[in-house]
Amino acid sequence: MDKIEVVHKIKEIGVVAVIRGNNPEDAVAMSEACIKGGVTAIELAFTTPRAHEAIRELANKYADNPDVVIGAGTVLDAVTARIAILEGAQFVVSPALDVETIKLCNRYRVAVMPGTTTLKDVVTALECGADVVKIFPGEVVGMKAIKAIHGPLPQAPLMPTGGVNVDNAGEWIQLGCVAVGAGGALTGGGKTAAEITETAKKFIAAVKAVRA
Ligand SMILES: O=C(O)C(=O)C[C@H](O)[C@H](O)COP(=O)(O)O
Repeated sequence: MDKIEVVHKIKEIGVVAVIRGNNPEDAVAMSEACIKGGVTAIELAFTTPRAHEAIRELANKYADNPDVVIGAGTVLDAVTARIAILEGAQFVVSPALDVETIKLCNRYRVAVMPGTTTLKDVVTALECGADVVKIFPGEVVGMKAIKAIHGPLPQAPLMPTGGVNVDNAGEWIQLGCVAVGAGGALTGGGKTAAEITETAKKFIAAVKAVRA
């Protein structure tokens, strides 16, 4: 899938699941539970030991499914981005802005979503060719900042991550964010697979409700 379609799909879904597992098997199981609930944009964080194995498994499994996009998260440097891309990651997300990571992703035409906290970082991310600009930590930067950033930069496709939950996901979207990233609220707290699926459905419903 070309990266234009990947970015389009992420925006259409509106919620990116940040998956942190104790091992690849755990990460795959959480991802499958999210996909079952409709959150079909999956960001496998590199904090998971052998995260690349989970990326490989899911990227292979869903290679022919245009509704599912598999990406990598917590990508701190270009080396990690390259590993993720070789395993089949269709998008790369970073918690902080790293220009070399953005360059590498653009070299291989893979969607890249660097994390930013300041307006200056948002501008740098756009100038370097970010496809979506992650706002991290969303709960610290805050909703007021989204409006403020969109004043001078209405073209910035923003995706807050960190502290996003079912209750506030719709508000972020209403503020003009193209998508939200959700970790703990979606998969944390020792949820069973069934509970993750139910939560994923609620996230999707929250986003749909404000877009309708
Ligand atoms: O790993 C990265 O690249 C991140 O920066 C993602 C953060 O871990 C998420 O923001 C999770 O946050 P919660 O949804 O509050 O759990």
